[in-house]
Amino acid sequence: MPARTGEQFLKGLRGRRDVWVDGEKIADVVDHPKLRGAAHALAEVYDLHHAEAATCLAPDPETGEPIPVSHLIPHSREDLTRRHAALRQVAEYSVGLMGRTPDYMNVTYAGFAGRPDEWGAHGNEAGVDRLVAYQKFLRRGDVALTHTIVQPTVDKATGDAPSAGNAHALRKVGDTEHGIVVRGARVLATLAPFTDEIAVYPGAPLPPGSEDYALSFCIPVGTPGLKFLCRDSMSAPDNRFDFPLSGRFDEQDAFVIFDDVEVPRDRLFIDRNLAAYNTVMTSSWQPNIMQQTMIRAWTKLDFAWGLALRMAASINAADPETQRLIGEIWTYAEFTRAAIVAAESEAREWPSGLWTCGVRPLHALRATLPLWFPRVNEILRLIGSHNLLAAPTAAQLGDPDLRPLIDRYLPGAKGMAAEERIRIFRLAWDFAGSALASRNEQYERFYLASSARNLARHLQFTDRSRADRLVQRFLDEEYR
Ligand SMILES: Cc1cc2nc3c(=O)[nH]c(=O)nc-3n(C[C@H](O)[C@H](O)[C@H](O)COP(=O)(O)OP(=O)(O)OC[C@H]3O[C@@H](n4cnc5c(N)ncnc54)[C@H](O)[C@@H]3O)c2cc1C
Repeated sequence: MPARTGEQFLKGLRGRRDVWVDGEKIADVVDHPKLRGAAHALAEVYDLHHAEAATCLAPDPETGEPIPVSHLIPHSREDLTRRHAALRQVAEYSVGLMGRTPDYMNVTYAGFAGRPDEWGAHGNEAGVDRLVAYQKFLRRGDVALTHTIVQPTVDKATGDAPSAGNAHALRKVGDTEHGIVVRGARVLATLAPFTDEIAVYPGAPLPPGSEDYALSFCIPVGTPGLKFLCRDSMSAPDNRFDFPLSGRFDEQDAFVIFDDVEVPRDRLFIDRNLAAYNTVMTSSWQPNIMQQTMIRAWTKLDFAWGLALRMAASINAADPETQRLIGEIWTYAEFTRAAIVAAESEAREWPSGLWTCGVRPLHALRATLPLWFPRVNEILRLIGSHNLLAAPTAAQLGDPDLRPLIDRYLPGAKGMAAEERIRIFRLAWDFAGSALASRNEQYERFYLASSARNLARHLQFTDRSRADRLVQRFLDEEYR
């Protein structure tokens, strides 16, 4: 099957699934008022692939059918360049607000299937064969995946990884004729209501004795026993004037409970294999997936910079402090762009023939962006000041009595019409101040682990030899 259309994607969402939002079990995720905005936005992402086929689609290596470029396993630097263009096209659709458009998981599984040497090590030959077959299924069906890799936090003193006896974390509890049974919970499946399948793969490494937790698999979201408890909806009514972003880009996040769920054997990629579990995420996953995440982040930062410029222009805020604040956002966007360029120019081949970006600049971004994004929101709110809240709604503008008064009292500087000024500030509030903006800030702080954690483990992803040599010279100098 070639790349799906938006209509085909929405049809796939109409099947059975146990999804709760705001205390309500949702029967139809496509048309429910709290979900329909994002469902239809994602359908537009699928249609975008066809509208921009030259950038977003490429022939499947085996069937020749056009499939999304994000499903392809990169085998050269040129493949990464082509993937960059496709990822950028998708990121621009939601100006980077949807972090987990399906390309995120397409890239992840292309990266996994591109490393059979790693997934098949430690006696996991059967697991890797199933994984490679699954990735073919994924790309040929253009299936949308959510994922959950983090164990629930109950007591931080016990560490990140569950050890034997942990009754909260997802684990294997039995074998069946056709597969295994799993029980427990995981956080936090973004996009869950809008996907066809859920992926479970390793997060933090596991200690000896925790084999039951060493699992990786993919199953349909409608599998009996799977329950998705979504966070409070931050989706606003679909009114492009009042809520240009939160009316359609609330991608949702769900706490996932596996209440004795059967996983068929052909969907099981790691089954109680601790060594495999602790290996597969340690090398090429990071630079592979971070090409997607950082192109998205760069897009969002460029958008924020553009918003800041428009806000300042609309009230003619030409003072040095405002210009300095806008320049600060620009530096974040430019550093992000430069790190992507550096990572792509340092691209490398792995033993299996998979190509990824270089990891070092991307890991530095991963550790720093969680600090930059909250600052960007702060800057937008500083520049916007009260103007962010003096921005009437479409209904107020449509009121024949109010409209002339709004036009008279709320124009922008240098002849800007009130309507244009209002649209700019409503857009900025939706980006930096709305309920969805608050969720998005939380996303940026944590979606690739906290800044604190990433800074602390920077030595895993770099080469300290030059830094050591520069210091050693002084320690070795003769003195008297
Ligand atoms: C909006 C959102 C969407 C998400 N989507 C997904 C998803 O789709 N799939 C998925 O699998 N996961 C998802 N996650 C979960 C995400 O992966 C985790 O939130 C992330 O790994 C951080 O988890 P943590 O609580 O362990 O953070 P920590 O790293 O523990 O950070 C929490 C705080 O603890 C402190 N801290 C820092 N380092 C340490 C340390 N070494 N030990 C203890 N405390 C420390 C810091 O002050 C930090 O702010 C999402 C999270 C959010 C917020």
